[in-house]
Amino acid sequence: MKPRDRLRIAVQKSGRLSDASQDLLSRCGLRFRHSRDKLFCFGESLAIDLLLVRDDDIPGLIADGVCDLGIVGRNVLAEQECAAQLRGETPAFEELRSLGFGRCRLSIALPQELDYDGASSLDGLRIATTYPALTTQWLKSEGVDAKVVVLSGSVEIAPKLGTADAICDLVSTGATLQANQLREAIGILESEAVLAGSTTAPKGERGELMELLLRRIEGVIQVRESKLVLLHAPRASVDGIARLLPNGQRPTITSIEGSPDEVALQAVCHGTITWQHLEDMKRAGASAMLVLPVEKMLA
Ligand SMILES: Nc1ncnc2c1ncn2[C@@H]1O[C@H](COP(=O)(O)OP(=O)(O)OP(=O)(O)O)[C@@H](O)[C@H]1O
Ligand SMILES: O=P(O)(O)OC[C@H]1O[C@H](OP(=O)(O)OP(=O)(O)O)[C@H](O)[C@@H]1O
Ligand SMILES: [Mg+2]
Repeated sequence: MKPRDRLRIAVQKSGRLSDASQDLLSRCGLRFRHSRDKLFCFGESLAIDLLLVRDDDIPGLIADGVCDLGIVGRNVLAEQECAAQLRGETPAFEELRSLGFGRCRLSIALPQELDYDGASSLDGLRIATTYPALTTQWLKSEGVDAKVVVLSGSVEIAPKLGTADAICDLVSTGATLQANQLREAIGILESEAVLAGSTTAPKGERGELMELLLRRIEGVIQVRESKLVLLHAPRASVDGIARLLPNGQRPTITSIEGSPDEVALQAVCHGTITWQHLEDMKRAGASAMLVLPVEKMLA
């Protein structure tokens, strides 16, 4: 293969992860010229090009050196990693960091009329899945003797069709399981979109570009999870209220003109601030609470 000096990142062409993946790259300042076939997009703002592909192809493209990075569900990456291990091979790709979207889990589900009382309830059953390696590995780790039936899609219908007794598939809201009279028995993998890369990081110019992109992704995720909290509080309650802020920096306290016993508090917090947090702070004496999104951050 011809050596490249431009970095290449693969994302899902169309599907559940497409919009959020492209949105993340755009927040990192990446702009692409979309070609007519839209499978290869030339990077205009940096020497980073975009490949639009089926998500299942991403680990292989990284392993083959066709691209350097990819955004893919952990479920896909883990399945292909596990399949490689079952073949006695060492995968040439790895998860570099989680990205906080596309959250779901890989779970075993049973028809509602079947009882689940621990993994041994699955002994002797046929389990339909598009994740044969992860399912096989989990069954083995639990000492369960069940048959894995490999399907390419529409797994939830298999018990009704009589081709399997149970399934192992992705679950998010649980609506698909419910619509097919199935009940989630046990989760075997927590998943979300992840940034994947080669186990041998690129060197030289491409290596520098990769570090720059990783730094920007880090920044975008940090900002996305950060909120500026503003509130008023009696001077005596400040310590108690500050302790209720999730992962907050030390707050900035300023006095309020004409109210000697009250102060204004300002803090950047990382993580979700729920209504419960606000209600707890109100009980601790806070008032005039505001939670604002942060747009950019530089320490
Ligand atoms: N119900 C869900 N809720 C949240 N995330 C999900 C859900 N289902 C799947 N995902 C995540 O989104 C990824 C892509 O899902 P999608 O259904 O678009 O894949 P696909 O049909 O295999 O697409 P492709 O055509 O690219 O092969 C999954 O691998 C998983 O990580
Ligand atoms: O728990 P839920 O919120 O119902 O989500 C679970 C469903 O979502 C995914 O399918 P998707 O809708 O992406 O269709 P696909 O199987 O055709 O990719 C997954 O394969 C499940 O079928
Ligand atoms: Mg796919």
